[in-house]
Amino acid sequence: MKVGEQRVVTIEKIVYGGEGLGKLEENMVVFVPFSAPGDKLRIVIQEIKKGYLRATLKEILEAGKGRITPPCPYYGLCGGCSYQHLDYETELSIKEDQLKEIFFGFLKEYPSLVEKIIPSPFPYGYRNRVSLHNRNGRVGFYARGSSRVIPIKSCLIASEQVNKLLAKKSYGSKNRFSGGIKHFSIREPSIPSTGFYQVNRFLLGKLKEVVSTLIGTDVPFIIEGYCGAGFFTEQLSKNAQLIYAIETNPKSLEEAKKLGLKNVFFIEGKIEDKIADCLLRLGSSKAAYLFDPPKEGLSKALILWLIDHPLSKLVYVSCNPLTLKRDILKLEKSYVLKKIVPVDLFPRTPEIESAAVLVPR
Ligand SMILES: C[S@@+](CC[C@H](N)C(=O)[O-])C[C@H]1O[C@@H](n2cnc3c(N)ncnc32)[C@H](O)[C@@H]1O
Repeated sequence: MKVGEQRVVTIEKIVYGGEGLGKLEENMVVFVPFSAPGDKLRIVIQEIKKGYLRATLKEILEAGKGRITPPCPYYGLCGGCSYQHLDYETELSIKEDQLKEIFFGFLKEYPSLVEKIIPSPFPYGYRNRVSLHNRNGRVGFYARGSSRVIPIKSCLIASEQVNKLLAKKSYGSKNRFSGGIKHFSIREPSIPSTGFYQVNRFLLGKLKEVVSTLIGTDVPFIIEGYCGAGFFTEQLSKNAQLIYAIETNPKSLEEAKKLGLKNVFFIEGKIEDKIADCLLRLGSSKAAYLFDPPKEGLSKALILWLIDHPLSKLVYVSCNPLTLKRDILKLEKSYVLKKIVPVDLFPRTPEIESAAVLVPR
């Protein structure tokens, strides 16, 4: 087999990350971007790795399930979206299947562990912020698989408001960005101007509702790590007696404090450094942990601490099912995984958001 060689392959499934998986006659696995389940494709081998190949799509011989014409002119060039060539129903079932595959080992005991994915009411126009890059006055998104910048006029997954601002920023003030690479974000005025904020404007309420239902009404105390600008805290404070909410970003905490929540202590610092003191001050195990870490997941130190100090519930919100699984496998020493609720916060992209519920063993 050589790079540049053409082959015909049938795509068995779409794996986490968005690429199709097929097998060649010699039982060699090949990954093909922009494919659909069941596609019969002519492909061109691009990379030969140990145990698998990467290829590009040359010709669709038989179209698989859910194929449509991608609406965005930048699709395939821009690194953001991976599923615009599929209808939304197919994307949702692919994402649900990917989660089931990642958590396969748990399904024997709990076949219904992964709940039905909660869809976005609209798969386009949902992003309330976008991150842009500038390289010598070329302003846009990173190209697929590289840090080359693709200048863009508008983004189909961004809201109308963001696109209006984008048009002004990227093409109206080119000189502001001349020089080396710079990164900046364009945000709707309704969300904080810095720090993390959930991106899907259609699912903000639903996501809060999901997490607050998972926490339940029977735990009076909550220790919330990675609270950001208090997105979940505000909702949870309606039922809880007392919440300790911990966050490293002072700007996000400034926003959180503006919410004026009387039963919440917002604490600046790393969860790893603050959690022991919070638990001591609570003095009760009738409490829940809520964590919503960045995609890297929980630190080893925090996991070790949680294993030794279980509370009546642990809800873990994650935008990366691989680190979620990695952390749950370690937490299993003291906890049992009960449920995973996927929420499609990032339609058309390969990202999957989900919330997992664990209880003490
Ligand atoms: C995925 S965001 C979640 C924010 C918030 N829960 C929300 O829904 O808007 C993760 C947050 O964790 C914060 N963070 C990162 N590492 C942290 C740590 N070790 N301890 C506390 N907060 C941390 C980041 O600043 C960021 O605001």
